[in-house]
Amino acid sequence: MSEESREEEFWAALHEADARWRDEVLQPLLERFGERRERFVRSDGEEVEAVYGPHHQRGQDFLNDLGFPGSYPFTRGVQPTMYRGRLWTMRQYAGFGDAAQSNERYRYLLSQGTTGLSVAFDLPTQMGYDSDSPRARGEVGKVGVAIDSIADMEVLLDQLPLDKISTSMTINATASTLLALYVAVADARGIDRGKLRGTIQNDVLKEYIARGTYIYPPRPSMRIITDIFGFCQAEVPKWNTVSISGYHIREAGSTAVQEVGFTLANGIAYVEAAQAAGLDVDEFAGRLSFFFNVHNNFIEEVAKFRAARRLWARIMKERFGAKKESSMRLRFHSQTAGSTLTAQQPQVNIVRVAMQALASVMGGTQSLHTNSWDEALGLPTEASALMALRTQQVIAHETGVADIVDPLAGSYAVEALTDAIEEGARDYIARYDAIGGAVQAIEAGFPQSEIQEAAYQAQLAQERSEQVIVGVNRYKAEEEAPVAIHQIDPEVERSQVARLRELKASRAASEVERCRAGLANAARGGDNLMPHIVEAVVHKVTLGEVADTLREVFGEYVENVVF
Ligand SMILES: C[C@H](C(=O)O)C(=O)SCCNC(=O)CCNC(=O)[C@H](O)C(C)(C)COP(=O)(O)OP(=O)(O)OC[C@H]1O[C@@H](n2cnc3c(N)ncnc32)[C@H](O)[C@@H]1OP(=O)(O)O
Repeated sequence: MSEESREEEFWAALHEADARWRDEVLQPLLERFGERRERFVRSDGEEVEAVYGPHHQRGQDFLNDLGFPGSYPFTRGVQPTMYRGRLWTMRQYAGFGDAAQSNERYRYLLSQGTTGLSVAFDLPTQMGYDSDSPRARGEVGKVGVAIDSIADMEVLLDQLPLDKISTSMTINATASTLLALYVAVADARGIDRGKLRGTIQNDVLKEYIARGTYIYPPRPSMRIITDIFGFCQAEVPKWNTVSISGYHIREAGSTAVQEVGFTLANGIAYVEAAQAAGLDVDEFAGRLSFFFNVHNNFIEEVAKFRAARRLWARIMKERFGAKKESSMRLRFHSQTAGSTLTAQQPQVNIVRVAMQALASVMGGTQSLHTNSWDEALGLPTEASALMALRTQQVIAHETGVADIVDPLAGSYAVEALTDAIEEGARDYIARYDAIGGAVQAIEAGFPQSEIQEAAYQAQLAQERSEQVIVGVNRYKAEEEAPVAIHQIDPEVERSQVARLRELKASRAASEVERCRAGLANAARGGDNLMPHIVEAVVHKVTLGEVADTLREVFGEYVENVVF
């Protein structure tokens, strides 16, 4: 018998056995007991099957679809050894109050075993306002640290080994200024720019879709981003120039498929913009990075990460003609889903976070933030932040999951969902292409309305208790024990403003004016903005002043509200 007919025989026997099992075993049982629910679904409402088998994988081409870890299409991970070589970076997002308070928290986290830094900025810093702006009132140091000038940045980074540790900064519209400040502090300390490692979020497209801290319209924003790509390529080559983020898209209520589809579509827009600005894909793509949510549905989430990796590798190779493997590797940070944390029985969140974190590790994350259990109530306390970190350490050192690369590969269910998510995300990218790309799709409100619809369906499922949330719509507590919440001292704002006024009074006004005029000229013309911003911050031009200078040239974006 030929090889081919032997294989045909195998599949025929399998289908027959499957049909027999359904008729003779499954169906009689379903008639007697039924199932717990009428439909079992993924986050997009598509049904999942009860049992997956090899027939779901028929047609899968092991080498082209899975391959080996560290090799194209990277479904199985971006490193050949993954966590056997190096554990993921334990990178806890933190920042509050002023630079000194945040610096103390970073040093505490490092002393407890975090392996990367992650800075949260307050809203005025994110929106390009100094702490003394009327627009900043009541917000200084609230959701992150207040950074106005190089003086704050020096304090924020005090005693942190910038040549050894990597630092992520969650900053978008003002990313160029925060990167400039980081570089300026390193320069002043005599640290070679080539040794600086870190990431700026710098993903303004998702700000228009889901997160909201944009300043300028999309086109000048894209120009700032490509200027950063060019600057980093030449000056700070180990810096990850963007963290293309699905996290907030998911938090806004998207499905897993939309999270991958919209995020990768935004990634395509950055690559296109950089190519249009004359950059070579193989020179900048290796420093693009991603950021995903990790939600409750364990199997779906593991599959999501694998699908995202494979799809991005294919896009980079097939669509953009990338040649270097490093250009095709989707490296990502992940964070457990803030939206799944409950204010009711909040300690149950420790369990949710652990499960989500496990899914992200089994999905091959490069860097991970685990949420603190009290985050539905306020910013984490030192104790809750420590519990979150310990959760990662237990996964890393006690569970054994870090010892086998891509440990769920070959699970029929995981492979089937990986295929399905890749296909669904590919469809969304095709819809973006039909509209004309990410900027046009966002301007037309396409992702926004898709996400709204998904969020509405998810909310209905919760309200109808089709989706059980422990402690919220089932297993409610009669009484809740009070929880001590981390409070921000209102004195922070007063002292921050006082320090800023002192700095402004101490500067050479003529230098400030010269730097601002140079920056405005560069913005009107085609010069890369970054060297101008670095020069400005060194001369104590503040973050708000840099943003105002650019606002005058670029204007401000007004949201297209979609219903
Ligand atoms: C919700 C909230 C809000 O809205 O405000 C937020 O946004 S919070 C958002 C917070 N965001 C973040 O924290 C983003 C964090 N992102 C990142 O850290 C990055 O972008 C990242 C995802 C690429 C991870 O970078 P990383 O430095 O931590 O980790 P990497 O995987 O790059 O590893 C560091 C170096 O070790 C190498 N390396 C790693 N593993 C191995 C291995 N097994 N064998 C050999 N080498 C290895 C890598 O190649 C790299 O070197 P080489 O570089 O030389 O290749």
